[in-house]
Amino acid sequence: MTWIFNRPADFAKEMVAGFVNAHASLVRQVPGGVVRNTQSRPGSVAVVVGGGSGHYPAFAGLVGQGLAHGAAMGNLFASPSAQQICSVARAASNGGGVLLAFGNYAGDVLHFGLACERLRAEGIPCETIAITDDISSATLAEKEKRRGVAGDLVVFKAAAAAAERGDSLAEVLAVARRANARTRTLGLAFAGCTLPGAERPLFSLPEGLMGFGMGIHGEPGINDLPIPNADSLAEMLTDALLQEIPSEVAAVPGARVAVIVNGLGAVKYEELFVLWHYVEPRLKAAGVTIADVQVGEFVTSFNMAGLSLTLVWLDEALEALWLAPACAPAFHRGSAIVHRPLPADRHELAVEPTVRQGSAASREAAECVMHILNAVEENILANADELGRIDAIAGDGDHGIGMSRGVSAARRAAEQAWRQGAGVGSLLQRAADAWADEAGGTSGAIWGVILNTLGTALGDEERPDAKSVAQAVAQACAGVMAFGKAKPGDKTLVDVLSPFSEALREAAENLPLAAAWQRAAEVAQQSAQRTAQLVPKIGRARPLAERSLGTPDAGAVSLAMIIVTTGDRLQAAVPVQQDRENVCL
Ligand SMILES: Nc1ncnc2c1ncn2[C@@H]1O[C@H](COP(=O)(O)OP(=O)(O)O)[C@@H](O)[C@H]1O
Ligand SMILES: O=C(COP(=O)(O)O)[C@@H](O)CO
Repeated sequence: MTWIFNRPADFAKEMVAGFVNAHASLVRQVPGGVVRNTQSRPGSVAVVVGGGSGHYPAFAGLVGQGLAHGAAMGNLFASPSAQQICSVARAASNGGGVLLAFGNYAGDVLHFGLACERLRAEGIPCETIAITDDISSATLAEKEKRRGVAGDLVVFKAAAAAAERGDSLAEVLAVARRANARTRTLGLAFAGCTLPGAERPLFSLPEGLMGFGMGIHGEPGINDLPIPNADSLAEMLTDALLQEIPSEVAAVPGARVAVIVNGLGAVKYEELFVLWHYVEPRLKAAGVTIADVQVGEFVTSFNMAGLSLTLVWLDEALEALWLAPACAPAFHRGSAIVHRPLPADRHELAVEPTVRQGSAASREAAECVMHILNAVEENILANADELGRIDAIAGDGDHGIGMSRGVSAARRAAEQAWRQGAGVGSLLQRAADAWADEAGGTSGAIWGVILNTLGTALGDEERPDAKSVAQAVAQACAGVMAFGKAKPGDKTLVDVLSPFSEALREAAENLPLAAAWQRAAEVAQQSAQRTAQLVPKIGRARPLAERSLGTPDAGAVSLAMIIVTTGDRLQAAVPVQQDRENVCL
């Protein structure tokens, strides 16, 4: 249950505003997130972190001297968009390049990767690190698939301390990689979190059981086990973590570790102290020297009842960086930091570029696309709860929310572009940027690619017809696969987009657009249903993937809905006397 909110959709925005106001001496709001409100050393590397909201103090509470230079903040449990990340990175940049650091989640990887490319193209040296400390989310052999959880703090802190002492971008990246390689976390949940406005928790556990290995968005764990007493719980967590010693550590006896006992939202500090009381002797018994311990909330899962234990296997350099002073709203260490406020005029807002004018034929098509977007928005909003329900079975349950935010933003941007004289290509590109920017998350990034590619292919001059639209859809499909790396059979929306594209190409050989689209839409619907038989091989639903067997992929279902609605609109627009292909497309 969440008690304090107005409109659920405004929750993240209002939370950031309140947070910045409460910590104005340390942080400042910029479009897309927050940056330090204190001066950093000119020429130094900026460490820009980020991810979805709902994990406080990750990510904004970890911005401040000795810690991150800025945080890009997405909506609840959805990655920020590339546009947000670029905006924060530009504001945080000190001239020494930018390291983008984030947890290894599909949407984050896509958006931060895109942001990195854009920043480099603007002349800002940039690198990325995706943090992978959660040992329950994949085997050691597939460490690069693991999620980032409380270990985020370790990587942020080490990288930022290296930046603070004047390391180059390559050196800061090397420190971040070393910190990531030496950090291991294991978490568990007793009860699910309930996002603002939701009627029930994202997931629940059977009475008396805990989800051992559960992720910070309710991703399935290793096993549901009876809840033991504190001593046994400490044993389960320490034993599991001591079974996976990083290869860099020569021997456990004598090794120095930093420990984080992290509450995930609803577990009390008092309970965490009780757990630590039992963890500490077990680590000592293994011969480990405890160089530092942090007990509290560092990376949470909204109001989920759960906790995690992190071991950081230190070397001399890492220990110095971990123990270096820091002063952020939610993390303090040492007292030797001098604050020099940032001048008030440091950040200026970007000016919106003017829209390219379309030919008369392209404007007609643009108008038709606007009608389609209106109908699609209506349909997605009406089905948002159902999409969320499907996504919650093996994902994080936010697909309906993300799609609603994205499609509404796209529709608004398209209307504005239309009023400014856009052709169909520019209108779709504006809609693409708005969708990716507002929705964030994996599907936001993917829909940004789909609409952007369609827009580029259709352009602002020609009247689209069946063949050119089929070609544009094929390009969008190739673009999505190149960008997101999903293949047919991985249980994503590619399992609809690819057969739909193929069917449209075939039908467009001898049918006008509306009829060809309708025929291919049937294939899309069947393909979406068929994803129920697949197990996810990519993204958040991958661990314990069998749970999603029997349920279709949420992104595949929403794509099929959009395709069907588009087909209906195209059909409705066909004149009775078909003397030309179609009135609008
Ligand atoms: N690599 C990928 N390529 C294409 N589509 C993907 C990929 N990963 C996930 N998806 C699609 O995104 C959908 C999830 O979107 P959404 O719930 O909005 O994002 P998130 O998982 O970031 O919360 C999935 O159902 C799947 O169809
Ligand atoms: O939810 C988050 C990112 O998830 P995506 O599925 O990648 O959008 C975020 O909370 C963690 O950064």
